[in-house]
Amino acid sequence: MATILIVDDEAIQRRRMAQVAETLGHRTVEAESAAAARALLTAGGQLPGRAPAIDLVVADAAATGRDGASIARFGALPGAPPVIAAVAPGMADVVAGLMRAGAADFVVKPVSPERLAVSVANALRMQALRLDVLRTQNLVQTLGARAPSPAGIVADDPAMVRALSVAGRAARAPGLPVLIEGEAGSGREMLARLIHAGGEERRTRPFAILRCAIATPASLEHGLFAARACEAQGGTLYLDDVDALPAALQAQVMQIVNAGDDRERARRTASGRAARGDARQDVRVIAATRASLLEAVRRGAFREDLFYRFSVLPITLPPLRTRRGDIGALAHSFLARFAAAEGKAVRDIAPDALALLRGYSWPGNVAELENAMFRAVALAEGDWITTADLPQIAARMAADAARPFTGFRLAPAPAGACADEAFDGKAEARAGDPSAVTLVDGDGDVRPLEAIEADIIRFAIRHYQGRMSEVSRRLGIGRSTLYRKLKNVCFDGEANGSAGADVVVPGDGPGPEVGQEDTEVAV
Ligand SMILES: Nc1ncnc2c1ncn2[C@@H]1O[C@H](COP(=O)(O)OP(=O)(O)OP(=O)(O)O)[C@@H](O)[C@H]1O
Repeated sequence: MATILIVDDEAIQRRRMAQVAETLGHRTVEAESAAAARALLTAGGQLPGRAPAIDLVVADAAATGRDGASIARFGALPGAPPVIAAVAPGMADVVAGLMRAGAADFVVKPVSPERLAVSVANALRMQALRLDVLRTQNLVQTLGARAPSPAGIVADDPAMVRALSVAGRAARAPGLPVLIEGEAGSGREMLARLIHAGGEERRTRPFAILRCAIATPASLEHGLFAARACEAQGGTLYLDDVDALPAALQAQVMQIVNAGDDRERARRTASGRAARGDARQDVRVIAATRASLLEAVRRGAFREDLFYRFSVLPITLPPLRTRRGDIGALAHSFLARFAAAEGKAVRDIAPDALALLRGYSWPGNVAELENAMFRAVALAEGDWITTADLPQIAARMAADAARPFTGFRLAPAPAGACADEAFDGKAEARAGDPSAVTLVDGDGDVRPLEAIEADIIRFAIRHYQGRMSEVSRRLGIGRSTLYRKLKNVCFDGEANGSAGADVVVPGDGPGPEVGQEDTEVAV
Protein backbone atom coordinates (compact mmCIF):
# COMPACT_ATOMS: atom_id res chain seq x y z
CA MET A 1 0.00 0.00 0.00
CA ALA A 2 1.34 3.41 -1.00
CA THR A 3 0.54 6.87 0.37
CA ILE A 4 -0.71 9.12 -2.42
CA LEU A 5 -0.96 12.91 -2.15
CA ILE A 6 -3.88 14.29 -4.19
CA VAL A 7 -3.55 17.97 -5.15
CA ASP A 8 -6.64 19.72 -6.55
CA ASP A 9 -8.34 23.03 -5.69
CA GLU A 10 -11.80 21.52 -6.12
CA ALA A 11 -12.74 19.45 -3.10
CA ILE A 12 -15.13 17.31 -5.11
CA GLN A 13 -12.44 16.42 -7.69
CA ARG A 14 -9.95 15.71 -4.90
CA ARG A 15 -12.34 13.33 -3.23
CA ARG A 16 -13.16 11.61 -6.52
CA MET A 17 -9.49 10.90 -7.24
CA ALA A 18 -8.86 9.95 -3.61
CA GLN A 19 -11.71 7.45 -3.77
CA VAL A 20 -10.28 5.86 -6.90
CA ALA A 21 -6.86 5.61 -5.24
CA GLU A 22 -8.39 4.17 -2.08
CA THR A 23 -10.29 1.52 -4.04
CA LEU A 24 -6.93 0.50 -5.43
CA GLY A 25 -5.83 -0.14 -1.85
CA HIS A 26 -3.76 3.01 -1.27
CA ARG A 27 -3.79 5.59 1.52
CA THR A 28 -4.46 9.19 0.47
CA VAL A 29 -3.54 12.65 1.74
CA GLU A 30 -5.16 15.75 0.22
CA ALA A 31 -3.91 19.28 -0.52
CA GLU A 32 -5.85 22.13 -2.14
CA SER A 33 -2.91 24.03 -3.61
CA ALA A 34 0.67 23.64 -4.74
CA ALA A 35 1.83 25.55 -1.66
CA ALA A 36 -0.05 23.19 0.68
CA ALA A 37 1.34 20.21 -1.24
CA ARG A 38 4.89 21.52 -0.98
CA ALA A 39 4.47 22.07 2.74
CA LEU A 40 3.28 18.47 3.18
CA LEU A 41 6.06 17.11 1.03
CA THR A 42 8.88 18.99 2.71
CA ALA A 43 7.49 18.50 6.23
CA GLY A 44 7.34 14.75 5.71
CA GLY A 45 11.07 14.41 5.25
CA GLN A 46 10.73 14.49 1.47
CA LEU A 47 14.19 15.81 0.87
CA PRO A 48 16.10 14.25 -1.99
CA GLY A 49 17.60 10.91 -1.07
CA ARG A 50 15.43 10.42 2.05
CA ALA A 51 12.76 7.75 2.39
CA PRO A 52 9.50 9.43 1.41
CA ALA A 53 6.45 9.47 3.65
CA ILE A 54 4.43 10.22 0.54
CA ASP A 55 5.07 7.72 -2.22
CA LEU A 56 3.30 9.40 -5.09
CA VAL A 57 1.66 12.73 -6.01
CA VAL A 58 -1.35 13.12 -8.30
CA ALA A 59 -1.59 16.87 -9.00
CA ASP A 60 -4.18 18.75 -10.99
CA ALA A 61 -2.25 20.87 -13.49
CA ALA A 62 -4.72 23.78 -13.46
CA ALA A 63 -4.96 23.85 -9.66
CA THR A 64 -1.20 24.02 -9.31
CA GLY A 65 -1.16 26.85 -11.90
CA ARG A 66 2.27 28.05 -12.85
CA ASP A 67 3.50 25.92 -9.99
CA GLY A 68 2.53 22.77 -11.86
CA ALA A 69 5.96 22.72 -13.43
CA SER A 70 7.72 23.16 -10.11
CA ILE A 71 5.75 20.27 -8.60
CA ALA A 72 6.64 18.18 -11.65
CA ARG A 73 10.28 19.21 -11.29
CA PHE A 74 10.12 18.14 -7.67
CA GLY A 75 9.11 14.67 -8.87
CA ALA A 76 12.31 14.49 -10.92
CA LEU A 77 14.57 15.03 -7.89
CA PRO A 78 16.43 11.95 -6.70
CA GLY A 79 14.41 10.19 -4.02
CA ALA A 80 11.38 12.50 -4.35
CA PRO A 81 8.00 10.87 -5.01
CA PRO A 82 6.93 10.73 -8.66
CA VAL A 83 4.26 13.17 -9.84
CA ILE A 84 1.30 12.24 -12.06
CA ALA A 85 -0.27 15.32 -13.63
CA ALA A 86 -4.06 15.35 -13.97
CA VAL A 87 -5.13 17.56 -16.90
CA ALA A 88 -8.34 18.67 -18.53
CA PRO A 89 -8.97 17.35 -22.06
CA GLY A 90 -7.24 19.36 -24.80
CA MET A 91 -4.31 20.53 -22.66
CA ALA A 92 -1.68 18.86 -24.80
CA ASP A 93 0.70 21.84 -24.65
CA VAL A 94 0.60 21.88 -20.84
CA VAL A 95 1.14 18.12 -20.74
CA ALA A 96 4.27 18.35 -22.87
CA GLY A 97 5.71 21.01 -20.53
CA LEU A 98 4.90 19.03 -17.39
CA MET A 99 6.40 15.84 -18.77
CA ARG A 100 9.53 17.74 -19.75
CA ALA A 101 9.71 19.25 -16.28
CA GLY A 102 9.76 15.80 -14.72
CA ALA A 103 6.19 14.48 -14.30
CA ALA A 104 6.15 10.68 -14.37
CA ASP A 105 2.89 10.48 -16.31
CA PHE A 106 -0.36 12.32 -16.95
CA VAL A 107 -4.03 11.37 -16.74
CA VAL A 108 -6.93 13.15 -18.42
CA LYS A 109 -9.83 14.23 -16.23
CA PRO A 110 -12.34 12.85 -15.42
CA VAL A 111 -9.91 10.12 -14.46
CA SER A 112 -11.09 6.57 -15.07
CA PRO A 113 -10.19 4.11 -12.29
CA GLU A 114 -8.52 1.80 -14.83
CA ARG A 115 -6.28 4.54 -16.25
CA LEU A 116 -5.29 5.79 -12.81
CA ALA A 117 -4.57 2.23 -11.66
CA VAL A 118 -2.16 1.66 -14.56
CA SER A 119 -0.49 5.05 -14.14
CA VAL A 120 -0.08 4.64 -10.36
CA ALA A 121 1.26 1.09 -10.68
CA ASN A 122 3.80 2.18 -13.34
CA ALA A 123 4.94 5.23 -11.39
CA LEU A 124 5.38 3.21 -8.19
CA ARG A 125 7.34 0.53 -10.06
CA MET A 126 9.62 3.17 -11.58
CA GLN A 127 10.04 4.79 -8.17
CA ALA A 128 11.07 1.46 -6.61
CA LEU A 129 13.72 1.14 -9.33
CA ARG A 130 14.94 4.72 -8.81
CA LEU A 131 15.27 4.18 -5.06
CA ASP A 132 17.12 0.93 -5.66
CA VAL A 133 19.52 2.76 -7.96
CA LEU A 134 19.98 5.52 -5.37
CA ARG A 135 20.84 2.97 -2.71
CA THR A 136 23.34 1.36 -5.09
CA GLN A 137 24.72 4.80 -5.90
CA ASN A 138 25.16 5.47 -2.20
CA LEU A 139 26.98 2.17 -1.84
CA VAL A 140 29.26 3.04 -4.73
CA GLN A 141 29.92 6.53 -3.39
CA THR A 142 30.70 5.17 0.05
CA LEU A 143 33.18 2.88 -1.61
CA GLY A 144 34.67 5.78 -3.54
CA ALA A 145 35.27 7.59 -0.28
CA ARG A 146 36.62 4.66 1.70
CA ALA A 147 38.23 2.35 -0.78
CA PRO A 148 40.86 3.27 -3.34
CA SER A 149 39.08 1.28 -6.02
CA PRO A 150 36.95 0.69 -8.09
CA ALA A 151 37.73 3.91 -9.88
CA GLY A 152 34.22 4.41 -11.21
CA ILE A 153 31.32 2.23 -12.17
CA VAL A 154 29.36 3.16 -15.27
CA ALA A 155 25.92 1.60 -15.41
CA ASP A 156 23.30 3.46 -17.40
CA ASP A 157 21.96 0.33 -18.98
CA PRO A 158 18.99 -1.25 -17.12
CA ALA A 159 20.68 -4.69 -17.08
CA MET A 160 23.78 -3.13 -15.50
CA VAL A 161 21.64 -1.22 -13.01
CA ARG A 162 20.04 -4.54 -12.06
CA ALA A 163 23.46 -6.18 -11.71
CA LEU A 164 24.60 -3.38 -9.39
CA SER A 165 21.45 -3.65 -7.37
CA VAL A 166 22.01 -7.40 -6.77
CA ALA A 167 25.66 -6.60 -5.97
CA GLY A 168 24.40 -4.18 -3.30
CA ARG A 169 22.23 -6.94 -1.81
CA ALA A 170 25.18 -9.34 -1.91
CA ALA A 171 27.37 -6.84 -0.05
CA ARG A 172 24.80 -6.76 2.75
CA ALA A 173 24.75 -10.59 3.04
CA PRO A 174 28.42 -11.29 3.75
CA GLY A 175 28.09 -15.06 4.20
CA LEU A 176 26.29 -15.91 0.96
CA PRO A 177 28.17 -17.13 -2.10
CA VAL A 178 27.77 -15.11 -5.28
CA LEU A 179 27.99 -16.18 -8.91
CA ILE A 180 28.91 -13.57 -11.53
CA GLU A 181 28.33 -14.62 -15.13
CA GLY A 182 29.65 -12.58 -18.03
CA GLU A 183 32.04 -12.55 -20.94
CA ALA A 184 35.74 -11.83 -20.52
CA GLY A 185 36.37 -8.17 -19.82
CA SER A 186 32.75 -7.42 -18.93
CA GLY A 187 33.60 -6.34 -15.38
CA ARG A 188 33.24 -9.52 -13.31
CA GLU A 189 36.27 -8.94 -11.13
CA MET A 190 35.39 -5.30 -10.71
CA LEU A 191 31.93 -6.28 -9.48
CA ALA A 192 33.40 -8.87 -7.09
CA ARG A 193 35.66 -6.19 -5.60
CA LEU A 194 32.67 -3.87 -5.30
CA ILE A 195 30.75 -6.51 -3.34
CA HIS A 196 33.76 -7.18 -1.13
CA ALA A 197 34.42 -3.51 -0.43
CA GLY A 198 30.71 -2.75 0.03
CA GLY A 199 30.28 -5.12 2.99
CA GLU A 200 30.89 -3.73 6.47
CA GLU A 201 32.35 -6.97 7.76
CA ARG A 202 34.81 -7.82 5.01
CA ARG A 203 35.95 -4.62 3.36
CA THR A 204 39.06 -4.34 5.53
CA ARG A 205 39.91 -8.01 5.09
CA PRO A 206 41.81 -9.62 2.18
CA PHE A 207 40.43 -10.14 -1.30
CA ALA A 208 42.10 -13.30 -2.57
CA ILE A 209 41.99 -14.37 -6.20
CA LEU A 210 42.23 -17.89 -7.53
CA ARG A 211 42.36 -18.07 -11.32
CA CYS A 212 41.01 -21.55 -11.96
CA ALA A 213 41.51 -21.65 -15.73
CA ILE A 214 45.23 -20.89 -15.77
CA ALA A 215 46.51 -22.63 -12.62
CA THR A 216 47.61 -26.25 -12.49
CA PRO A 217 45.50 -28.60 -10.31
CA ALA A 218 48.34 -28.82 -7.77
CA SER A 219 48.76 -25.05 -7.47
CA LEU A 220 44.98 -24.66 -7.31
CA GLU A 221 44.81 -27.07 -4.41
CA HIS A 222 47.60 -25.26 -2.65
CA GLY A 223 45.92 -21.92 -3.36
CA LEU A 224 42.57 -23.08 -2.05
CA PHE A 225 44.19 -24.40 1.11
CA ALA A 226 46.12 -21.16 1.57
CA ALA A 227 42.99 -19.10 0.97
CA ARG A 228 41.03 -21.04 3.57
CA ALA A 229 43.74 -21.17 6.14
CA CYS A 230 45.01 -17.63 6.10
CA GLU A 231 45.11 -15.66 2.85
CA ALA A 232 41.41 -14.89 2.63
CA GLN A 233 40.80 -15.02 6.37
CA GLY A 234 37.63 -13.11 7.16
CA GLY A 235 37.62 -11.79 3.62
CA THR A 236 36.60 -12.84 0.14
CA LEU A 237 37.85 -15.61 -2.12
CA TYR A 238 37.30 -14.73 -5.78
CA LEU A 239 37.24 -17.85 -7.96
CA ASP A 240 37.77 -16.69 -11.53
CA ASP A 241 36.55 -19.15 -14.20
CA VAL A 242 35.08 -21.41 -11.54
CA ASP A 243 33.82 -23.81 -14.23
CA ALA A 244 37.45 -24.93 -14.67
CA LEU A 245 37.77 -25.98 -11.01
CA PRO A 246 38.61 -29.73 -10.74
CA ALA A 247 35.93 -31.92 -9.12
CA ALA A 248 37.99 -32.67 -5.98
CA LEU A 249 38.40 -28.97 -5.28
CA GLN A 250 34.71 -28.28 -5.91
CA ALA A 251 34.08 -30.39 -2.77
CA GLN A 252 36.37 -28.09 -0.77
CA VAL A 253 34.61 -25.01 -2.09
CA MET A 254 31.32 -26.61 -1.09
CA GLN A 255 32.60 -26.87 2.49
CA ILE A 256 33.55 -23.19 2.53
CA VAL A 257 30.15 -22.26 1.12
CA ASN A 258 28.34 -24.40 3.71
CA ALA A 259 30.25 -22.73 6.53
CA GLY A 260 29.33 -19.34 5.08
CA ASP A 261 25.65 -20.36 4.94
CA ASP A 262 25.73 -21.34 8.63
CA ARG A 263 27.28 -18.03 9.60
CA GLU A 264 24.80 -16.08 7.50
CA ARG A 265 21.88 -17.94 9.11
CA ALA A 266 23.26 -17.26 12.59
CA ARG A 267 23.89 -13.61 11.74
CA ARG A 268 20.31 -13.16 10.58
CA THR A 269 18.60 -15.04 13.40
CA ALA A 270 20.15 -14.40 16.75
CA SER A 271 23.18 -13.52 18.76
CA GLY A 272 25.63 -14.50 16.05
CA ARG A 273 27.34 -16.88 18.44
CA ALA A 274 27.59 -19.55 15.74
CA ALA A 275 28.97 -16.88 13.45
CA ARG A 276 32.08 -16.70 15.56
CA GLY A 277 32.45 -20.53 15.30
CA ASP A 278 35.44 -21.78 13.34
CA ALA A 279 37.36 -18.70 12.32
CA ARG A 280 39.36 -20.62 9.73
CA GLN A 281 36.15 -21.16 7.73
CA ASP A 282 35.29 -17.48 7.57
CA VAL A 283 35.71 -16.90 3.84
CA ARG A 284 33.06 -15.57 1.47
CA VAL A 285 33.20 -17.10 -2.02
CA ILE A 286 32.48 -15.07 -5.14
CA ALA A 287 32.72 -17.20 -8.27
CA ALA A 288 32.89 -15.91 -11.82
CA THR A 289 32.34 -17.74 -15.06
CA ARG A 290 32.28 -16.80 -18.71
CA ALA A 291 30.84 -20.18 -19.77
CA SER A 292 27.40 -21.31 -18.68
CA LEU A 293 27.74 -23.08 -15.34
CA LEU A 294 24.44 -24.83 -15.96
CA GLU A 295 25.95 -26.30 -19.14
CA ALA A 296 28.92 -27.54 -17.08
CA VAL A 297 26.46 -29.17 -14.65
CA ARG A 298 24.66 -30.85 -17.55
CA ARG A 299 27.98 -32.17 -18.86
CA GLY A 300 28.74 -33.55 -15.41
CA ALA A 301 31.77 -31.26 -15.11
CA PHE A 302 30.39 -29.20 -12.21
CA ARG A 303 28.66 -30.23 -8.99
CA GLU A 304 24.94 -29.64 -9.11
CA ASP A 305 24.65 -28.87 -5.38
CA LEU A 306 27.40 -26.25 -5.60
CA PHE A 307 25.73 -24.72 -8.65
CA TYR A 308 22.48 -24.36 -6.69
CA ARG A 309 24.32 -22.74 -3.79
CA PHE A 310 25.81 -20.21 -6.16
CA SER A 311 22.44 -19.65 -7.81
CA VAL A 312 21.07 -17.92 -4.69
CA LEU A 313 22.72 -14.67 -5.76
CA PRO A 314 23.48 -14.92 -9.47
CA ILE A 315 24.52 -11.75 -11.29
CA THR A 316 24.68 -11.55 -15.07
CA LEU A 317 26.86 -8.91 -16.65
CA PRO A 318 25.66 -8.16 -20.17
CA PRO A 319 28.28 -7.93 -22.96
CA LEU A 320 29.10 -4.39 -24.01
CA ARG A 321 27.65 -4.84 -27.51
CA THR A 322 24.18 -5.28 -25.99
CA ARG A 323 24.47 -2.13 -23.87
CA ARG A 324 25.68 0.41 -26.36
CA GLY A 325 24.14 3.16 -24.30
CA ASP A 326 26.98 2.65 -21.80
CA ILE A 327 29.78 3.00 -24.38
CA GLY A 328 29.81 6.82 -24.41
CA ALA A 329 29.76 7.11 -20.61
CA LEU A 330 32.48 4.48 -20.21
CA ALA A 331 34.67 6.09 -22.86
CA HIS A 332 34.33 9.51 -21.20
CA SER A 333 35.03 8.06 -17.77
CA PHE A 334 38.21 6.32 -19.02
CA LEU A 335 39.20 9.48 -20.88
CA ALA A 336 38.94 11.57 -17.71
CA ARG A 337 40.90 9.01 -15.71
CA PHE A 338 43.73 8.50 -18.21
CA ALA A 339 44.01 12.17 -19.16
CA ALA A 340 44.43 13.06 -15.48
CA ALA A 341 46.93 10.26 -14.93
CA GLU A 342 48.95 11.13 -18.06
CA GLY A 343 48.70 14.88 -17.50
CA LYS A 344 47.19 15.35 -20.98
CA ALA A 345 44.97 18.25 -22.00
CA VAL A 346 42.57 16.09 -23.99
CA ARG A 347 39.06 16.71 -22.64
CA ASP A 348 36.49 15.24 -24.99
CA ILE A 349 35.74 12.80 -27.79
CA ALA A 350 34.93 14.11 -31.28
CA PRO A 351 31.50 13.03 -32.59
CA ASP A 352 33.05 10.91 -35.38
CA ALA A 353 35.29 9.11 -32.90
CA LEU A 354 32.36 8.52 -30.56
CA ALA A 355 30.31 7.10 -33.44
CA LEU A 356 33.23 4.80 -34.26
CA LEU A 357 33.35 3.57 -30.66
CA ARG A 358 29.61 3.05 -30.60
CA GLY A 359 29.58 1.21 -33.91
CA TYR A 360 32.22 -1.35 -32.94
CA SER A 361 31.18 -4.74 -31.52
CA TRP A 362 33.71 -4.88 -28.58
CA PRO A 363 34.36 -8.64 -28.36
CA GLY A 364 36.77 -7.87 -25.50
CA ASN A 365 34.07 -5.83 -23.75
CA VAL A 366 34.88 -3.04 -21.28
CA ALA A 367 38.50 -4.18 -20.94
CA GLU A 368 39.00 -3.65 -24.68
CA LEU A 369 37.36 -0.22 -24.55
CA GLU A 370 39.54 0.72 -21.59
CA ASN A 371 42.66 -0.27 -23.56
CA ALA A 372 41.49 1.60 -26.64
CA MET A 373 40.94 4.76 -24.58
CA PHE A 374 44.29 4.38 -22.87
CA ARG A 375 46.03 4.28 -26.26
CA ALA A 376 43.85 7.08 -27.63
CA VAL A 377 44.76 9.38 -24.74
CA ALA A 378 48.43 8.57 -25.28
CA LEU A 379 48.12 9.39 -29.00
CA ALA A 380 45.89 12.46 -28.71
CA GLU A 381 47.50 15.80 -29.37
CA GLY A 382 44.75 18.35 -29.01
CA ASP A 383 41.66 18.80 -26.86
CA TRP A 384 39.78 16.00 -28.56
CA ILE A 385 40.11 12.29 -29.20
CA THR A 386 39.65 11.87 -32.96
CA THR A 387 39.22 8.80 -35.17
CA ALA A 388 42.98 9.02 -35.90
CA ASP A 389 43.62 8.24 -32.22
CA LEU A 390 41.67 4.97 -32.52
CA PRO A 391 43.61 3.20 -35.27
CA GLN A 392 43.08 -0.35 -33.96
CA ILE A 393 39.34 0.07 -33.71
CA ALA A 394 39.16 1.55 -37.20
CA ALA A 395 41.27 -1.36 -38.51
CA ARG A 396 39.10 -3.98 -36.79
CA MET A 397 35.98 -2.33 -38.13
CA ALA A 398 37.52 -2.36 -41.58
CA ALA A 399 38.17 -6.09 -41.21
CA ASP A 400 34.55 -6.58 -40.08
CA ALA A 401 33.34 -4.56 -43.01
CA ALA A 402 35.48 -6.58 -45.44
CA ARG A 403 33.11 -9.48 -44.89
CA PRO A 404 30.61 -9.38 -47.71
CA PHE A 405 27.19 -8.01 -46.92
CA THR A 406 24.86 -10.53 -48.43
CA GLY A 407 21.63 -8.69 -47.99
CA PHE A 408 18.70 -8.99 -45.67
CA ARG A 409 18.22 -12.11 -43.62
CA LEU A 410 14.63 -13.19 -43.32
CA ALA A 411 15.26 -15.86 -40.73
CA PRO A 412 15.47 -14.72 -37.12
CA ALA A 413 18.89 -14.37 -35.54
CA PRO A 414 20.12 -17.56 -33.88
CA ALA A 415 19.05 -18.07 -30.26
CA GLY A 416 20.95 -15.84 -27.90
CA ALA A 417 22.33 -13.62 -30.66
CA CYS A 418 21.51 -9.94 -30.58
CA ALA A 419 21.08 -8.04 -33.80
CA ASP A 420 24.62 -6.74 -33.55
CA GLU A 421 26.07 -10.20 -33.46
CA ALA A 422 25.21 -10.50 -37.12
CA PHE A 423 28.19 -8.24 -37.57
CA ASP A 424 30.69 -9.60 -35.14
CA GLY A 425 30.98 -13.04 -36.58
CA LYS A 426 29.34 -14.92 -33.72
CA ALA A 427 25.93 -15.27 -35.30
CA GLU A 428 27.64 -16.11 -38.52
CA ALA A 429 29.72 -18.83 -36.94
CA ARG A 430 26.72 -20.31 -35.19
CA ALA A 431 24.23 -20.11 -37.97
CA GLY A 432 26.56 -20.43 -40.92
CA ASP A 433 24.80 -17.34 -42.09
CA PRO A 434 26.66 -14.47 -43.73
CA SER A 435 26.56 -10.95 -42.35
CA ALA A 436 23.06 -9.66 -42.85
CA VAL A 437 20.36 -7.44 -41.42
CA THR A 438 17.60 -9.45 -39.77
CA LEU A 439 14.09 -8.57 -40.80
CA VAL A 440 12.20 -10.97 -38.55
CA ASP A 441 12.53 -11.37 -34.79
CA GLY A 442 12.72 -14.56 -32.73
CA ASP A 443 8.91 -14.86 -32.66
CA GLY A 444 8.70 -14.70 -36.43
CA ASP A 445 7.37 -11.13 -36.44
CA VAL A 446 8.76 -8.33 -38.59
CA ARG A 447 11.09 -6.15 -36.52
CA PRO A 448 10.24 -2.45 -36.08
CA LEU A 449 11.46 -0.20 -38.87
CA GLU A 450 13.52 1.81 -36.38
CA ALA A 451 15.42 -1.30 -35.26
CA ILE A 452 16.15 -2.35 -38.86
CA GLU A 453 17.22 1.22 -39.68
CA ALA A 454 19.49 1.18 -36.63
CA ASP A 455 21.18 -2.00 -37.89
CA ILE A 456 21.67 -0.48 -41.33
CA ILE A 457 23.21 2.67 -39.86
CA ARG A 458 25.54 0.62 -37.69
CA PHE A 459 26.50 -1.45 -40.71
CA ALA A 460 27.20 1.71 -42.72
CA ILE A 461 29.37 3.16 -39.94
CA ARG A 462 31.41 -0.03 -39.90
CA HIS A 463 31.51 -0.25 -43.66
CA TYR A 464 32.91 3.28 -43.97
CA GLN A 465 35.04 2.90 -40.84
CA GLY A 466 33.39 5.74 -39.02
CA ARG A 467 33.78 8.30 -41.84
CA MET A 468 30.53 10.00 -41.01
CA SER A 469 30.42 12.29 -44.05
CA GLU A 470 30.67 9.24 -46.27
CA VAL A 471 28.08 7.40 -44.15
CA SER A 472 25.57 10.24 -44.39
CA ARG A 473 26.26 10.73 -48.13
CA ARG A 474 25.79 7.02 -48.88
CA LEU A 475 22.66 6.76 -46.75
CA GLY A 476 21.33 9.89 -48.39
CA ILE A 477 20.70 11.77 -45.16
CA GLY A 478 22.28 14.91 -43.71
CA ARG A 479 24.95 14.62 -41.01
CA SER A 480 22.73 16.22 -38.40
CA THR A 481 19.94 13.74 -39.21
CA LEU A 482 22.48 10.94 -38.93
CA TYR A 483 23.65 12.13 -35.51
CA ARG A 484 20.06 12.55 -34.35
CA LYS A 485 19.28 9.00 -35.45
CA LEU A 486 22.41 7.72 -33.75
CA LYS A 487 21.20 9.27 -30.55
CA ASN A 488 17.51 8.49 -30.72
CA VAL A 489 17.32 5.34 -32.73
CA CYS A 490 20.56 3.42 -33.01
CA PHE A 491 21.60 3.57 -29.44
CA ASP A 492 18.27 3.81 -27.71
CA GLY A 493 19.66 2.23 -24.55
CA GLU A 494 21.26 5.60 -24.04
CA ALA A 495 18.41 7.79 -25.21
CA ASN A 496 15.88 5.91 -23.11
CA GLY A 497 18.06 5.50 -20.04
CA SER A 498 15.58 5.48 -17.19
CA ALA A 499 15.34 8.63 -15.13
CA GLY A 500 17.67 8.60 -12.21
CA ALA A 501 19.52 5.56 -13.47
CA ASP A 502 22.76 7.45 -13.86
CA VAL A 503 25.31 5.66 -11.75
CA VAL A 504 28.40 7.22 -13.25
CA VAL A 505 30.69 7.92 -10.37
CA PRO A 506 33.65 10.18 -10.91
CA GLY A 507 36.90 8.28 -11.00
CA ASP A 508 39.28 8.48 -8.12
CA GLY A 509 42.33 7.89 -10.25
CA PRO A 510 44.08 4.72 -11.25
CA GLY A 511 45.17 4.01 -7.71
CA PRO A 512 45.89 0.65 -6.18
CA GLU A 513 43.15 -1.94 -6.00
CA VAL A 514 40.83 -2.54 -3.05
CA GLY A 515 42.38 -3.56 0.23
CA GLN A 516 46.03 -3.44 1.06
CA GLU A 517 45.84 -7.14 1.86
CA ASP A 518 44.80 -7.86 -1.70
CA THR A 519 46.43 -11.07 -2.66
CA GLU A 520 46.59 -13.42 -5.56
CA VAL A 521 47.12 -17.07 -4.70
CA ALA A 522 48.39 -20.13 -6.49
CA VAL A 523 49.04 -18.80 -9.96
N1 LIG B 1 30.83 -0.74 -15.63
C1 LIG B 1 32.12 -0.40 -15.56
N2 LIG B 1 32.46 0.86 -15.24
C2 LIG B 1 33.76 1.21 -15.20
N3 LIG B 1 34.78 0.39 -15.43
C3 LIG B 1 34.49 -0.88 -15.75
C4 LIG B 1 33.16 -1.34 -15.83
N4 LIG B 1 33.16 -2.64 -16.16
C5 LIG B 1 34.46 -3.00 -16.28
N5 LIG B 1 35.26 -1.94 -16.03
C6 LIG B 1 36.72 -1.94 -16.10
O1 LIG B 1 37.07 -2.77 -17.21
C7 LIG B 1 38.22 -3.55 -16.91
C8 LIG B 1 37.89 -5.03 -17.10
O2 LIG B 1 37.02 -5.43 -16.06
P1 LIG B 1 37.28 -6.76 -15.22
O3 LIG B 1 38.72 -7.06 -15.10
O4 LIG B 1 36.47 -6.67 -13.98
O5 LIG B 1 36.63 -7.80 -16.23
P2 LIG B 1 36.48 -9.38 -16.09
O6 LIG B 1 35.11 -9.71 -16.54
O7 LIG B 1 36.89 -9.83 -14.75
O8 LIG B 1 37.45 -9.85 -17.23
P3 LIG B 1 38.77 -10.76 -17.17
O9 LIG B 1 38.47 -11.93 -16.29
O10 LIG B 1 38.96 -11.11 -18.59
O11 LIG B 1 39.82 -9.85 -16.62
C9 LIG B 1 38.61 -3.21 -15.48
O12 LIG B 1 39.64 -2.25 -15.50
C10 LIG B 1 37.36 -2.62 -14.89
O13 LIG B 1 37.64 -1.70 -13.87
